Amino acid sequence: MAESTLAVGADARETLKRLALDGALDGRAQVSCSGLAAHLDVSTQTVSRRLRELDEAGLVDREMVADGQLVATTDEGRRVLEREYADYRRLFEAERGVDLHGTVTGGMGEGRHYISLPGYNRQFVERLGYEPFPGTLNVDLDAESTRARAALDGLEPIRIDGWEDDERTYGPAFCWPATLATDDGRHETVHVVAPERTHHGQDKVELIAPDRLRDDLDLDDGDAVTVTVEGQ
Ligand SMILES: Cc1cc2nc3c(=O)[nH]c(=O)nc-3n(C[C@H](O)[C@H](O)[C@H](O)COP(=O)(O)O)c2cc1C
Ligand SMILES: Nc1ccn([C@@H]2O[C@H](COP(=O)(O)OP(=O)(O)O)[C@@H](O)[C@H]2O)c(=O)n1
Ligand SMILES: [Mg+2]
Repeated sequence: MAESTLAVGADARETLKRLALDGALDGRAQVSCSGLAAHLDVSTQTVSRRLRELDEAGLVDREMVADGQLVATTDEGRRVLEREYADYRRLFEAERGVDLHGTVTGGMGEGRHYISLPGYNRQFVERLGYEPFPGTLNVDLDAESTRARAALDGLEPIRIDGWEDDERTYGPAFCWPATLATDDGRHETVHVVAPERTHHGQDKVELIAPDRLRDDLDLDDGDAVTVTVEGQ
């Protein structure tokens, strides 16, 4: 079914959203074609056709009952709405800034190597205004923040260019100024660093700072932190 939803049209999305507002995301929403038609400002025939098409595309499950139909959003239908939601987040949260919640975690010990390379280090000094402590503090984001980090794409980054030496090429990275807060304190001069080539998924962010953040904020693995990236 996945292919059929790649090209979900505006009408289908609008109908899916209306059904979700009527309760179809949480279970079966009882809908009547005439009620839905009034909300969507289309004819009842159009509503019947849209519901049939959503059903055929695998975006909803339906059961006919005496006075209407019971409609439930499928997992695939939910994903269509979630993609829409991610777009709106990107549009509006970027203005307000992004709060990312997670816990401190260890990584593969590679951050130290990359941050220390002269080809990156020179650019950090020029573009961030400090020489970073050699390493990246890794933060394991919770599920909500893993989704929310998409809003970073809407904020203008500080670009660190890719470069090469005799042996290999090194990829570019994006940085965003941020603050790091715990229950007990905060550190203002921090940057989120997102290397284009990375072993980490969307559920991790890496932070750089002039200082060793574990010492400054007395951090251990598992400690809860909030990374705030200011809006523009
Ligand atoms: C500024 C910067 C540039 C990076 N460039 C590369 C790269 O060119 N190729 C690559 O495989 N990994 C690159 N990495 C990513 C590391 O391999 C790795 O994904 C990550 O930084 C590991 O962090 P950890 O050891 O803290 O878990 C880069 C990392 C940073 C911080
Ligand atoms: N500004 C920074 C950067 C790294 N670190 C820590 O310094 C160590 C070295 O960083 P790293 O990126 O090489 O190591 P891992 O994140 O892979 O564990 C790790 O323990 C990081 O959490 C820090 O406390 N403050
Ligand atoms: Mg690291």
